[in-house]
Amino acid sequence: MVAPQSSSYPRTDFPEDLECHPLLVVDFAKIKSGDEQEIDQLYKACTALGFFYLKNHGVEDLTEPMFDMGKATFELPLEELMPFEQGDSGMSAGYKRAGSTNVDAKGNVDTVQFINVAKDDALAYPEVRQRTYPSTVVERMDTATAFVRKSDEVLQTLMAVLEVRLGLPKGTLAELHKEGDISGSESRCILKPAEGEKGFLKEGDGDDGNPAAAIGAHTDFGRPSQLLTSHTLSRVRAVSMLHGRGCGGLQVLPPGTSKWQHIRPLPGHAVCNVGDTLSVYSGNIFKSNIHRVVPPPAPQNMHARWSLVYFLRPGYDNPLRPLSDKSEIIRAHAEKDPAMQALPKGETAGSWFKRRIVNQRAANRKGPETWAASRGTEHTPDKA
Ligand SMILES: O=C(O)CCC(=O)C(=O)O
Ligand SMILES: [Fe+2]
Repeated sequence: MVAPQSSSYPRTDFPEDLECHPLLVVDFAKIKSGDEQEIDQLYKACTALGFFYLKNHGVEDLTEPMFDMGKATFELPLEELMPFEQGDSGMSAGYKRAGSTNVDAKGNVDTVQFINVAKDDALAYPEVRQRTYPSTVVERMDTATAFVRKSDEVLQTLMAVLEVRLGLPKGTLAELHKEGDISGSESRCILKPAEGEKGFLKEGDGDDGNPAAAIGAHTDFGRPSQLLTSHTLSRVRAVSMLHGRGCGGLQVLPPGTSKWQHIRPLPGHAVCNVGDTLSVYSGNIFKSNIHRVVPPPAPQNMHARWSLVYFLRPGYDNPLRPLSDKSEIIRAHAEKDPAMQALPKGETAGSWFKRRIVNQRAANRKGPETWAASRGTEHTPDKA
């Protein structure tokens, strides 16, 4: 008989002996004080896997109130939540019910719920800039506002030191992510309920004999044959920050390998990663690595999995292309980079983002090609 497990968070039962992919640790306090060695470490992480742990970020006290908001929201009856669902036309803000997006070409669906609050709405409240939210969010909008503001500040600070290394004029990245410009920036509280709990969905059968993912692999900018061997670009974000509440299940596919590896949850450390827009702006000097979410390893799989993310994304109207006209370093890199050369012309951060979301929605699926379109691979030169 398995001993009863405590269901308290943060969880401390991630298996110690499980092989995990190591990440560099970046100390935000040192970055803020201009420590060059720490900035080197950050730069190195962004050019290698594009994932790193961030400590001393100052968001620590703002995460549990966000999980409370998520809990209250996910406890609402589905009929109260559905008016606030993302819908199938490309909006990310709002409630995402489990099973509404595809996780693979086969058509398996995700098993997690989201409550996404747009930066635009959180910072302008009570003005509605993108959409309205369930009562559980409205009653706690000050919580969301504080979380969004602080997280945005942290990620903007990271970008401000990184842009110097890229040879960009001061403030270039801030201008692309400025408050007031409508964007896909948002907070996201994620719940994968435990078996038997409200809203639980079981993962389907994956292509490879293993269960399908809970959140599908984000794999852009690589032909399927390339995916296992090269860096590919993932979700449309500049950079994001994840608080795992001690729950495992996040995996990365390290470049040049074909084995998914867990990221170990570390107390007090957020997991940050570069997304595809920052990767594109940098001319692919910064990498945006494929990742996915699977049920956490035992014994954590007996409990609900919680996570909380802040995504910093560029204003919708900004073109999505390397900032070659602003930096010689970026120009030289982008010129030689096949993924940058293959970028579709004329895309904006907004058009790119919406297309990805639309094609990920299960209701919009026509076949495996819809999944491919949601990955961002459809422009690649030799794709049929
Ligand atoms: O829940 C997690 O660990 C990661 C979530 C994620 O990758 C996403 O929402 O884009
Ligand atoms: Fe992600």
